[in-house]
Amino acid sequence: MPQIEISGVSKTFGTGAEAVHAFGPVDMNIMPGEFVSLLGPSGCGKSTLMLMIAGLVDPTEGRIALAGREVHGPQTDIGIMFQDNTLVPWRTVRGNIELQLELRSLPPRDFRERIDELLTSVDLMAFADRHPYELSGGMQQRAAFCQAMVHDPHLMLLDEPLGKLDAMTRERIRDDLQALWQRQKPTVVFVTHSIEEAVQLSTKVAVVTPRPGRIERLIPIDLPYPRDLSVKNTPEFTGYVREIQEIFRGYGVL
Ligand SMILES: Nc1ncnc2c1ncn2[C@@H]1O[C@H](COP(=O)(O)OP(=O)(O)OP(=O)(O)O)[C@@H](O)[C@H]1O
Repeated sequence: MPQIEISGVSKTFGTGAEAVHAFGPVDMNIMPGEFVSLLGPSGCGKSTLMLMIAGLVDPTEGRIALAGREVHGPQTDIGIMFQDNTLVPWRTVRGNIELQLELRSLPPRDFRERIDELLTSVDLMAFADRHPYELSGGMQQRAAFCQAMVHDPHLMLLDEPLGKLDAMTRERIRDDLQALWQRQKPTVVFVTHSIEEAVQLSTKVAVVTPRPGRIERLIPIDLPYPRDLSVKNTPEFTGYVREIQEIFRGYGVL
């Protein structure tokens, strides 16, 4: 059974002369354990689709189902990470991660080991008791990453989580993300503007057209994991990147 079923989904904001047809119609199924990137020009409706999957925005038409259950209202059992992190300033890193458990009525004491393991995996163990203002932007995003993962979600929605980071930190967190995904195999939907990033991480790349976004191509990326520098330097990798660049050139956005 697909983890995510998107059937005839479209979204229009507003009505009458003010109406903005933001997205769709789109049909797409995502199977458990897949890592699907949404790659498309600014304003094509990628974030809108993420919000609809999370149950935070209703589709105007069509339906979305998660593991066979139709989405009505906010989904609490998924992991979400957006460009702006969700750390609250008055709690420590550990406290922020625990907050995600408290919000889901899960007892933090049962998750001590899990939190330590996550903090270690992103190299933040030494900062567990620091507050967000004591961390760099990249460290804050790494902490936000632990927040999204702590309740071991089967589904993760990552909307440009690396967007604001410098190139080196971005590379580093990309590797962390890939390693965590390989270890635990959650289903991931990942929004990015970077073609290389999409090809490096994804089992499939969904190429979204300019607004109203439609998924015109779903490109399976048949490269071995882990996709480190040695894979990125292969002609197969650059072949995928070039193929996707050509599609965007066709849209007139590259
Ligand atoms: N709440 C809203 N009310 C009205 N229009 C909206 C709303 N949210 C999004 N839109 C419009 O829908 C379109 C798609 O927006 P969305 O944020 O989903 O695009 P995106 O692909 O994520 O863009 P970007 O890559 O720039 O983040 C845009 O034209 C935007 O102005």
